Amino acid sequence: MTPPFPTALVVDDDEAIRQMLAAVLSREGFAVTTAADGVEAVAAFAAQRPALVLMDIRMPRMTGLQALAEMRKIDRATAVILMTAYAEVETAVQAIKDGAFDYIIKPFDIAELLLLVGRALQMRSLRDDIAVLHRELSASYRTDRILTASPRMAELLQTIAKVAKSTATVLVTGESGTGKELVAAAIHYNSPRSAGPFVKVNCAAVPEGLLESEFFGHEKGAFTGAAARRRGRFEQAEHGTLFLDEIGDISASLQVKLLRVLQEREFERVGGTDLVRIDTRVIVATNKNLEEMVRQGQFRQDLYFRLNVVTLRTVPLRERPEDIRLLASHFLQRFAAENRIDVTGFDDQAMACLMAHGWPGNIRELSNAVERAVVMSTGPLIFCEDLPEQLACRGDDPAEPSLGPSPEPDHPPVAGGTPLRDQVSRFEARVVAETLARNGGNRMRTAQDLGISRRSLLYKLQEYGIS
Ligand SMILES: Nc1ncnc2c1ncn2[C@@H]1O[C@H](COP(=O)(O)OP(=O)(O)OP(=O)(O)O)[C@@H](O)[C@H]1O
Repeated sequence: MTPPFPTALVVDDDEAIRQMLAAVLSREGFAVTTAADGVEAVAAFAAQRPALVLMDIRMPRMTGLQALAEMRKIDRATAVILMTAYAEVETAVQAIKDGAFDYIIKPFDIAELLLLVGRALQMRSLRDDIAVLHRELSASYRTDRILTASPRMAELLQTIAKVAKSTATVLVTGESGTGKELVAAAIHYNSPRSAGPFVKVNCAAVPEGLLESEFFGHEKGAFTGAAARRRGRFEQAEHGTLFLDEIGDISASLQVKLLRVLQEREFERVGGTDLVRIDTRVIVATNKNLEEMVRQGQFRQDLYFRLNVVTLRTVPLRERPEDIRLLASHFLQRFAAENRIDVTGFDDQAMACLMAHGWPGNIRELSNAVERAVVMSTGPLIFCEDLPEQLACRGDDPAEPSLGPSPEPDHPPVAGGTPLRDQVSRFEARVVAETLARNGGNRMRTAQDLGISRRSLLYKLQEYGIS
């Protein structure tokens, strides 16, 4: 944030100009320091870290351009305005490319200078805000923010930490709402690129005809409506990470172009011939079975191999029942605080309902269900009737809860491609949770009903996170 008395450094070898500019900026509320050449300027800059530098280009010992380069090594956030004679405009333009905020041609009028100074400080303040937001965002994507009690997800977190250090392309697969974007962001924010941008494109949300320009940008006049050159997402993610969600939805021709960028790290903007080189890490995600798509000829095999360097699989919520309780409690606290509603927990029957549901929409569905329940609740506990209708127990006789949204109430839906062990665990968690709820939380009676020892029941309750 800009301090109340911003500091400015005025650099010019002409003493009269130095004094005049110092007087003008002091009147505007700046604390001003002056320097007579580039060497003095860099020393003053390092000592004071001013918010603004106003600097002549042509000076003895060290030019304004050389001083600018040194200053950028110390602090890139400072707004530097260069002053130049008309003949040096080309040099000034180069200076902007090298990181100066703008230039002003001598002789200039004070009102014009102050306008530029105002804009420069505004830009600096925006940059500060962005830096704060970026820090907050990276904190929220640390791997320890991916809440889980599941051993399979814990393994995934360990892999994220390893993969983050490399620059390898990563393919994240998993059902919708299982946290693929969270995984991609965690890789970025734990990687050496974390200070760079994390840019996301949902390939299924952009009309097919526009996706190429979205990826690679376009030159002015490339197509009707292309009024100016536009940088694409690959360029925007320079020195950072580009996350391409729903990669299974891109056309055959874009698959070829993507393969080329991944291999050669260069491309042309739409309608252009200049080669653009990039240093961007790519993470892609899909909820489709790419291997199957390759077999069916819908996805290029060479691209699949290129993307499949490291594959991370997120686990559906129904295969990690221990996470249902953990995440439900987390969302409850979050939404209660956000909505300032005094809700503290779930009634046992409501929790049994949550445990028994199949969660086809995974964590997103759970988060929505809990948000709704928090808003609907009337007391400190959430009851079945606060939960969305598709959760089986809602409106049912509490003595006879149904077994979920399956059309055949005696069986949980059978998930294709899911290991038998996981399906059996899921069904077991459901049976245990519902029997416990039916017995009003009495463990002895629940154990008797289930025909197992109390000790086995306790073990299972712990295993599945049922209280
Ligand atoms: N382990 C977790 N801990 C906390 N929140 C989570 C967790 N996993 C997912 N979420 C939250 O669930 C929601 C869905 O996650 P996300 O968008 O990453 O899923 P996705 O797999 O990318 O979904 P889609 O395929 O539909 O894009 C987000 O709000 C995310 O913050």
